[in-house]
Amino acid sequence: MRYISTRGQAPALSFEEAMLSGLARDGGLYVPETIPQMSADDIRALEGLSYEDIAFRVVRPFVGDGFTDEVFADLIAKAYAGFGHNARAPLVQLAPNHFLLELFHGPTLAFKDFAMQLIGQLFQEALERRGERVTIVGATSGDTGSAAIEAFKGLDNVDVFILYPHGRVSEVQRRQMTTPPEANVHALALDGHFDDCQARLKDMFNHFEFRDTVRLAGVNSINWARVLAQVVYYFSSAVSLGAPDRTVSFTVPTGNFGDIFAGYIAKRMGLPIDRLVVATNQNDILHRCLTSGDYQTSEVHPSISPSMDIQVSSNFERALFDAYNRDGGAVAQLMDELKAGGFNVSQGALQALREHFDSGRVSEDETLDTIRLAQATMGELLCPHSAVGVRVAEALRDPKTPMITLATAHPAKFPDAVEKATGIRPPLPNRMSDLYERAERLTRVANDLSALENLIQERITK
Ligand SMILES: Cc1ncc(COP(=O)(O)O)c(C=O)c1O
Ligand SMILES: N[C@@H](CCOP(=O)(O)O)C(=O)O
Repeated sequence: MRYISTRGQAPALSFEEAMLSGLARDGGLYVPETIPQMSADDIRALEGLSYEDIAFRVVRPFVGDGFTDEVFADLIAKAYAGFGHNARAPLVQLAPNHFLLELFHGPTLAFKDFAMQLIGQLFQEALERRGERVTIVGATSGDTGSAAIEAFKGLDNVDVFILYPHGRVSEVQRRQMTTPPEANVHALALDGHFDDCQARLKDMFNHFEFRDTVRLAGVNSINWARVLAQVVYYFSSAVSLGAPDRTVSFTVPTGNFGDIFAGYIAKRMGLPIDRLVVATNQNDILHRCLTSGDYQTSEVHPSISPSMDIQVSSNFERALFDAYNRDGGAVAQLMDELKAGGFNVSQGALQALREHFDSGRVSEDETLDTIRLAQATMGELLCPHSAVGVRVAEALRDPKTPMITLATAHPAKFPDAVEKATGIRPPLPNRMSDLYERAERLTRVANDLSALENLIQERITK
C-alpha cells in the first residue's frame, strides 16, 4: 500500500513513512493510492466482533507489512484498554431511527482518543524499531492537543509541543494540556485563533531545514493515520444497525473535516452509507462551500462549540482531491488561491462532493436549545459540538434511513454551555476529578514562526 500527496509532487510513501512524516513535502496531504475494499460478506462478518477486532479488520489492509499481524493486534488491544466503556463506541437511541454514537469514553473525553491512542502505540513501536526520535508539533482548538499529550506524555523518543489559541479553549481542555507534569510535554498558548496555530504548524513542515533538524512529526489529522483510525467506528456502528443489509447515514459535527472524511473512506471501502452530513457552528465555511461552491475564509467567531471554530478546514483538501479526479495540480492551484482568501469549486467537483455530502449550520441559540431539549426529552446531556450535530441531523434526516450522529465530546468538557442550557453542571469522571487542583504549566507565545521554531529547538529534551 502506497500513499500519494494531494498536490501530486511529493514522493509516494509507505504507511509507516507517511505516518511518521505527517505533511507531504509538497505541502499536500497523504491519501492511499487505492482504497481497499470490503465486500458485503466481509462487512457482515464484523457483526458481534469486539471493537478491537473490527479495528484490526478495517485498518489492517491500509498498513502494509511494516507491522506483523500479531504486533498490530497487540497495539490495537493496548490502544483501547483504557477506555471507560466496554463497547468503546456505544450507540444510544435518541428518536425513531436517530442514534447517537458516543465517542467520548476515551481518556481525554473526546473522539480524538480513538485515533490518538492507536497512533501513540504505532509511533512508539515504529520509533523503537528504527532507533529514531521525533518532535511532534500539534495545533489544537482544544481536543487534539489533550489527546496527543495523553498518548505521548513521558515517552523517551518523543517531545510533544501543542499550540492552542490563548483564551479560546474551555477550561477543562486547557487544564488537560497544561497539567501533565512530564518533561516531554510543552503546552504553548498562542496569541491568535486555531487557524493561526494550524498555519504555523504547516509553515514548520514547509521549512525543510527546521523540519529535518528537529525531525518534525505531526499528529493532527493532516496525518493519514489519524483519519484511518477514525474509519473504524463508522463500521462498528453501521454494522450494529444492520449493515451491510441496511443503509445508514451519518451526521458529523465538523471543523477540520477529518472525522467526516473518515466516514467518506468507510463509504469508499464498501460500507453502505447514504448521506454524510456536515454540521457546522457559526463558523460555517464548509456549509457555505457545499451550498454555493464558494470557499471564502472570513473572520473566526468564537462560539460555545470552540473545537469547531475553524475556517481553514485542512482535510477538505483530501475531499477536493477526489472531487477533482485526483488532479494534484488542480488542488495545488486551489490551495494557492486559498492563501489569498479563497477559491471557487468547479461545477463538476461540487457535484461530485454533493454525491456524498449534505450540510447544515447551527446558531449559538439553536445549539443551546438543542442541549436543553435533549436533556428535557431524553435525559441525554450533549456537549455543544454534539448538539450541533443532533440539530442538523434532525433537520435533514430521511426518517426511513437510520441516522447516526457522532457525539464527539463529553459534556463535562464544556460545563459552562451545558449548565447555561440545562441548569446542570456535568461532573468530570472520577479519574480526573482533581483536574482543577493540579498545577498548570504553559508558555505564552506570539504568532511568529521563527520565535516558535527557536523555542522548540531550545526546549527539545535531548
Ligand atoms: C469535540 C469536537 N467535535 C468536532 C470536531 C470537528 O472534527 P473535525 O475537525 O474532524 O471535523 C472537533 C475537532 O476536531 C472536536 O474537538
Ligand atoms: N478540533 C480540533 C482541531 C484540530 O483538528 P485535527 O483533527 O486536525 O487534529 C481540536 O480539537 O484540536
